[in-house]
Amino acid sequence: MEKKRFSLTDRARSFKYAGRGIARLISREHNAWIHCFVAVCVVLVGLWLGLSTLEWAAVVLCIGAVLAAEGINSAIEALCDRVSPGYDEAIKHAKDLAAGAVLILATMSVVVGLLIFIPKFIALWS
Ligand SMILES: Nc1ncnc2c1ncn2[C@@H]1O[C@H](COP(=O)(O)OP(=O)(O)OP(=O)(O)O)[C@@H](O)[C@H]1O
Repeated sequence: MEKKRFSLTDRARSFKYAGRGIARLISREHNAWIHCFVAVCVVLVGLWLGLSTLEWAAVVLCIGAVLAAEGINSAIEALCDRVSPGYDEAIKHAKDLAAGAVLILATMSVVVGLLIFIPKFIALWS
């Protein structure tokens, strides 16, 4: 394969494509809407409760990780649907694995959220 020369224009174009992917994820994917809604709620509650820098880092990482996983899941789904529109056992496994990966990250994010927010709520109401 021929090695391409480094080009700032090509890199800028890659950013443009990636931005288009993020815009598509947020505008078209229903699961991403749910993730965004939850993310906005968590950020608002975090602002209200006054999270520390480390707590914000964990929250931001969780939000980004779940949304990124949702993007990869959507990409896999779209590819699967194009490659094999009919029933296919391998497609079923691929889609289930991708969805499972999102669920793992979302569950871990909920656990991180509970670890951060529960002590703050307890302190608030005690
Ligand atoms: N072509 C297929 N062959 C076999 N099983 C499939 C196929 N398409 C979907 N499935 C099964 O149905 C499940 C749901 O697939 P689908 O593409 O509807 O994903 P979804 O997560 O419901 O998508 P959406 O993001 O559109 O809500 C998959 O996890 C898989 O088990």
